[in-house]
Amino acid sequence: MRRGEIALQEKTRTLADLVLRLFIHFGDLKMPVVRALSRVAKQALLAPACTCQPLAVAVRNISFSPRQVTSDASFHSVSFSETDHPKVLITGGLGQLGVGLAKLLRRRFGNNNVILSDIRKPPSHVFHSGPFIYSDILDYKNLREIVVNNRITWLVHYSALLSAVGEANVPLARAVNITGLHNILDIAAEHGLRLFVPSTIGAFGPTSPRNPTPDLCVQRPRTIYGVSKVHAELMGEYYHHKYGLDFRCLRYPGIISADSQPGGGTTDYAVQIFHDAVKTGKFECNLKPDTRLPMMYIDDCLRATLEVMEAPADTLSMRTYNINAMSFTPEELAAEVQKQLPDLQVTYDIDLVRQAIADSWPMNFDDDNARRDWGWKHEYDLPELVQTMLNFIGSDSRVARVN
Ligand SMILES: NC(=O)C1=CN([C@@H]2O[C@H](COP(=O)(O)OP(=O)(O)OC[C@H]3O[C@@H](n4cnc5c(N)ncnc54)[C@H](O)[C@@H]3O)[C@@H](O)[C@H]2O)C=CC1
Ligand SMILES: CC(=O)[C@H](N)C(=O)O
Repeated sequence: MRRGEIALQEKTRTLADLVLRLFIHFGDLKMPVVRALSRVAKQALLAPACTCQPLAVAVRNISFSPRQVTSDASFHSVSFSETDHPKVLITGGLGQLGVGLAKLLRRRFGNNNVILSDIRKPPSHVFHSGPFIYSDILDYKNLREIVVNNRITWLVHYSALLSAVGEANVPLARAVNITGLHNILDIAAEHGLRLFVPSTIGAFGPTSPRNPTPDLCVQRPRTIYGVSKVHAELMGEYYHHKYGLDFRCLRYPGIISADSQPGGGTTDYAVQIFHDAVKTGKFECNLKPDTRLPMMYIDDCLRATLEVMEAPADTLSMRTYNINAMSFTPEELAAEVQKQLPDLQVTYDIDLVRQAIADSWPMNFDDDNARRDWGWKHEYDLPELVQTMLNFIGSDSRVARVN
């Protein structure tokens, strides 16, 4: 299929889907706006690929309020008081963070109240530990079906392409991180969900203040990942103000975890060093030794996510917060690891793409607002992080050797 035809097909699907949504919510085609839309959709379906311009104009001109639609739709009105606990859906749940978050939320809300989803096949321990469902965030109808059938009240949107893989595949990153987010926002607004979307230190760029980086400042990132995350922050806040969407967003630092692998970011080296140190005693770093970036241990990150989701709305003076724990360079991390494993040898082979990204990101994060508004407090600094990672990976590899 040619590019123009694919674009037309996508636009047609978007419009047809919008018509369907209005159709469902208003019951029939008596309303003039729905009738007009249905006519445009029919024309678009019949028109050749090169005449897609009027369709794009029609979609942009629609005045559409997901919030109003929701309040009119009685069959969607899942009230929080019907159950003691939220019913949570996590998208992109098989990445570095989702499985850990599901574990934390299931401990708090009950196993069956937290559904993990992804487009990948879950490993058997994940599949057997609680509800798992296939969900492609680019498939709006599938998402809506999952939310409705499972009476979802909280949505944690983790699907994304991270900074390095995003630069390697910009069209896919744009689709997943931007088009996918639009689906999520519409679903969340229409069904009155509380929505968490993580942002990142990568939402800042070379013209932002880097040491420290406050919540509100210039944001001109130079990666598709960063651009998509600024877009997510702004769209979420816009939906909050315009439609009352309960949007909550934390800008995570680079996250370090022992039992899950990072998905192709710039901060991945800070996870890999522990595995290589334990397994081979050698580590080749792809960032320069003095590259300083904000980092956080996964337990702090997941706890922050739960805490901001549970925070009473009136404590949130903002909807997007920086959160911080520690900040270090590869040589400082290596030195801390060498206190436990003195024989570790570290060499440097710089990845130019990752280095350029890291050089444009914050060195230190200012998270005073999160600490003041909802009591954010990290527990892991560099020494505790290193000790915990080595204990975990060390014991894991000892178990592997015994078996
Ligand atoms: N891990 C980190 O250091 C940081 C992560 N974040 C954010 O936290 C979130 C989760 O991060 P990770 O778990 O590290 O990401 P990850 O890259 O490890 O996992 C992302 C998941 O999204 C899934 N996915 C891709 N396309 C999809 C689609 N069309 N539909 C549904 N799922 C799809 C992938 O299969 C993957 O399992 C992301 O939004 C990321 O931007 C933010 C800052 C730091
Ligand atoms: C900091 C992030 O958002 C992520 N780990 C990446 O490096 O892309």
